[in-house]
Amino acid sequence: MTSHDALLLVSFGGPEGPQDVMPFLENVTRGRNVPRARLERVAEHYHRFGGVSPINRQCRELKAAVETDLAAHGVDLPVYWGNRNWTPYLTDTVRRMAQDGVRRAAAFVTSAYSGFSCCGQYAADIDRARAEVPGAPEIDKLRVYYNHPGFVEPFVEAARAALARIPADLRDRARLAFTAHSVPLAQPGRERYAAELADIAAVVAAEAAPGHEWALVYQSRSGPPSQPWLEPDIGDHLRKLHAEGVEAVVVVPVGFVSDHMEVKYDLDVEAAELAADLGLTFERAATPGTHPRYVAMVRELLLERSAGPDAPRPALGSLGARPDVCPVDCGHARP
Ligand SMILES: CC1=C(CCC(=O)O)c2cc3nc(cc4[nH]c(cc5[nH]c(cc1n2)c(C)c5CCC(=O)O)c(CCC(=O)O)c4C)C(CCC(=O)O)=C3C
Ligand SMILES: [Fe+2]
Repeated sequence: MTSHDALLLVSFGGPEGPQDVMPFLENVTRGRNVPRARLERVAEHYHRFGGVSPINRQCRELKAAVETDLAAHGVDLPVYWGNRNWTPYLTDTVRRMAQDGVRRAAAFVTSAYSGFSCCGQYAADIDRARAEVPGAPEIDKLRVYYNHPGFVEPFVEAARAALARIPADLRDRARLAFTAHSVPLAQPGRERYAAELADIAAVVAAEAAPGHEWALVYQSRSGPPSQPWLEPDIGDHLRKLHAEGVEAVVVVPVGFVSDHMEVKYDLDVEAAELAADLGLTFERAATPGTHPRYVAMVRELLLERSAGPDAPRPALGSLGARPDVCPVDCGHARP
């Protein structure tokens, strides 16, 4: 039924207790020139939540939901999970897959866009893990899915729901702010990343909030101040909206697949507090998480890959479906 004998979820990883926080942050930023002061500040975000990132629970829930969905559709495949920055580490998972006799796995990465941080770096992680494990299975990374209906439709629903939570007297004039993780301007693939974000934000805005003004902004910037990153920042954007007399904003974190720390702290705490200080009514739309449409997309991408190059490749927006193996503008080139 499929040309693969396992599905591998590949994610970022996150600390599971206070003692994990600093080693995790060191893993994330090794060789990246992120100032120590920034790490200490981010460590505080995690400590505020008991040193536990929400991301691992979200991965376990996604894995369970995908297993249930596959079984319900008669797709009999084991599902594995490995991370870049924390246990279960990808290399350990690939070793276990080899021991279990897996020969050719499909990899679903919990990051939807093109560009180095979202795609190329995960592809490199997979290559490195395979290189470290004798007898490692072949691993096909499933295509970039930011414009797949299974990713976009949950955002449309969530943006609509968030807009409906804005008090009726402010709702018609509410603005939408789509957010994504900023990346350095020097990062390979960042133009494509920004173009994909803008393309799909337009689709969600038109479907969920026709007639409302919207903007694409960035969040969670790190790196030294001297280094240029994608802008504008959500904080500056909220101040600008307030200065223009806007009274309500719906934030749609279209750059993220689940409510992990960037959403729970940088939006739900930091941006929400700023909005409150400004007197700006603020609602944040949910991310796909384990939305059934998103979970079904994982299966659809797997079966699409098995069906070969002539299978239909659903894609919304104007940029078309991404190829299975990304071209160089994604920040990684593979044979
Ligand atoms: C584009 C992008 C995504 C979206 C795609 C995807 O989802 O993968 C993303 C996701 C995430 N980023 C995360 C956490 C962190 N990112 C950091 C640092 C960085 N992110 C970057 C980019 C991105 N990051 C970049 C260019 C850096 C600078 C260092 C470097 O060049 O690599 C740092 C270091 C401290 C700081 O400076 O913030 C942390 C702790 C978590 C886990 C959250 C949790 O624990 O719940 C997740 C899902
Ligand atoms: Fe990040």
